[in-house]
Amino acid sequence: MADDFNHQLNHKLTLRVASISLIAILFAIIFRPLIVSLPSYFTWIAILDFLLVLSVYFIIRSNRLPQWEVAILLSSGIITITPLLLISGGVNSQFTHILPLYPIIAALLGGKWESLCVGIILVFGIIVFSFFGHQVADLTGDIYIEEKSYTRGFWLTITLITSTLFGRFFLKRYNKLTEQLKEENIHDPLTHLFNRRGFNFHFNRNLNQSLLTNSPLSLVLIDIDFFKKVNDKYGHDVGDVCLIEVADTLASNIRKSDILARFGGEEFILVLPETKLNEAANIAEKLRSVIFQRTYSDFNLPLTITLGVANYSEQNTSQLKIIKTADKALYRGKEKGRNRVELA
Ligand SMILES: Nc1nc2c(ncn2[C@@H]2O[C@H](COP(=O)(O)OP(=O)(O)OP(=O)(O)O)[C@@H](O)[C@H]2O)c(=O)[nH]1
Repeated sequence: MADDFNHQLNHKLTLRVASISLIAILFAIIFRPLIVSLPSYFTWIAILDFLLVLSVYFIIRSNRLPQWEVAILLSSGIITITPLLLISGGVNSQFTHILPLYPIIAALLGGKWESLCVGIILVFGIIVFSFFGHQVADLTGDIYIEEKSYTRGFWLTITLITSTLFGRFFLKRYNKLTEQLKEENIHDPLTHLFNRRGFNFHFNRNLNQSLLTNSPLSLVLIDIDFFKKVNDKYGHDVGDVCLIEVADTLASNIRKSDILARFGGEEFILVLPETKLNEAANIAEKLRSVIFQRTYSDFNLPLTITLGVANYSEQNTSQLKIIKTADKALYRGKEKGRNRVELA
């Protein structure tokens, strides 16, 4: 899930940066003549740059080269800026102001290695340009003295190194934040079990695996009995503590490969991969028993659960069907007096 999510996010970001670059170049082509008068070949270079970024945009949009799209975008960024620097004073050019953004964008879209590569390429370019800066006229026709080009080159190098380091720092924070958001997105804040979203993803993945390998898979729906009475008598906060303790008890009595989630208010759902219906019934019975054997919250409240068990079979091949079958079994369990396991 994380990989898929990361790819989607990166793809969207890369496409966004490509489209922003396109708009920026288009603006430069249209409005630049109104602001400054430059040689006509500047427009031709800008048009070529626009066509290059346009093709990069469509390559990224097609999603045909997912592993290469960041590298393609970053290379096109360097390729588009180089002729502009060459005709506008090299290291003394106004365009050098954009350069410190490159390692940060590279860190955001790619990662620390991409940022480092871009940083090294740019620093190398700046060193080379520094030696020629005084020989090239800038956009206003100024020729720079050697010393000024070296000073500019020196400070640009420092800025680029700083922005590369900043990119790495920024990336760490960004990764931490996205990781946190992803975790929050798929977990229930009260019990810290998977929420429905997290459950759906993992259930689907396990179900597909079972369909492919024809291996067994069972599902248990778990509902706390008469939970409303706990809330009504002791308050919602005590109810919350009970929910947390029930969740912890369930979680500590299952295998690592099993998927336990909070399905709704006082309802939990458990997926048991590689488990036949009769084995799932035994596990459900064990869970019923451990929940029954202890007490909950500071009030030492006794709680029981009712469990409905179903499995993946020829009739039950979809996620929805298996859950519905388990739900019917659970309902039967409630009707028969609760604190019991019912099989589909
Ligand atoms: N404290 C607390 N209570 C919750 C939460 N989510 C749902 N509930 C409560 O769970 C109770 C569920 O009540 P019912 O659906 O009537 O079920 P029950 O009382 O457990 O009865 P049976 O399921 O028929 O045995 C309601 O009182 C809800 O308010 C929660 O996050 N915290």
